[in-house]
Amino acid sequence: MGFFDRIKQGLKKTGSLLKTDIRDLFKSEGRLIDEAFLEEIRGILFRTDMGFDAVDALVDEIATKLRGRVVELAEVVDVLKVKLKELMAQPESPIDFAPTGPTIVMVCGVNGAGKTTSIAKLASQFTRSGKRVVLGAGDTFRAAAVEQLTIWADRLGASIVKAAQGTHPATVAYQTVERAIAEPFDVAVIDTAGRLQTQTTLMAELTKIRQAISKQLPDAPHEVLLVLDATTGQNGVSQAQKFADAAGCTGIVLAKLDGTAKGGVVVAIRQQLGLPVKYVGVGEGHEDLTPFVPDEFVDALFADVLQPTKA
Ligand SMILES: Nc1nc2c(ncn2[C@@H]2O[C@H](COP(=O)(O)OP(=O)(O)OP(=O)(O)O)[C@@H](O)[C@H]2O)c(=O)[nH]1
Repeated sequence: MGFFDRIKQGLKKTGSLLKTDIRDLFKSEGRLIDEAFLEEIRGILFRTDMGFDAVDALVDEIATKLRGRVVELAEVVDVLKVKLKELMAQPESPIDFAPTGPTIVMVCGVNGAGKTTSIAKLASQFTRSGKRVVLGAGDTFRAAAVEQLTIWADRLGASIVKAAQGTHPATVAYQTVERAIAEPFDVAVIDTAGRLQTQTTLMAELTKIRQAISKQLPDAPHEVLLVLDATTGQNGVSQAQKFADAAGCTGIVLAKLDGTAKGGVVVAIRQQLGLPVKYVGVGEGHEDLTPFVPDEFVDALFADVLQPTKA
């Protein structure tokens, strides 16, 4: 399955909500775009978890382009798609690789978001593209996380740097970068323990891990990826804000998109935080990670709206 089909599958519930509700606004051939219409479409868009800012921008665009006219469904969908693509625009390459030397990727997120699985998936992508990868088992809090990462490293042919339980995670990060430079490796992906955005001390620890990495390599980390669980919807936005402040996140890996109807949260994150969604997780296997392509996401979101429901 390509990105479009995977994302369409992942957005099945969100897409079907849009389809049913937007089609309901067009019972007859055309519809006058008046205040009542704008309020109705606002409500529908809002239910997809896109957030206020994106919904406002979309409704304003419909008002500017179509207010006072009688239009068909396809015209409204076109305006929505063009504006949404504009709101979601982001650089094409998901990872900002270092021009020389190893690229250091730090990964953070709340407990159970899908960090370890996402690291395995990233390592799998990197090794498949011929890169030499070292993993940093920086979750020194949970022994099982180190074991899980070791199994993945063995399976994927990546190396791993680990330390005794309780070692400061900044030490592991420092040693991983040291090893990446010495060998040399092309990419180092450094895990961190799960933490809640409200745990101030643990959030400050992320800053220390970052500093330990920069001490070895001043330009690093090149990427700080926040893994968000897509099923948490709008809660992800406030999480992302706190992690972005503490760890200087450069992008999002949205895990578990295959299991939710809250796919609109991707829009809210982009719109409210300016952070690009770099990858989406669409399953539990190590190949179930795909770079995020905003235009295809938007096309997939509205793919079924113009298709009449089969009797
Ligand atoms: N369906 C689906 N499941 C996923 C995806 N990503 C992760 N999971 C599952 O989510 C669960 C938690 O994933 P982990 O990778 O262990 O999460 P974590 O963030 O490392 O957890 P902690 O180390 O406890 O903080 C596991 O059962 C994964 O298989 C995904 O994209 N889709």
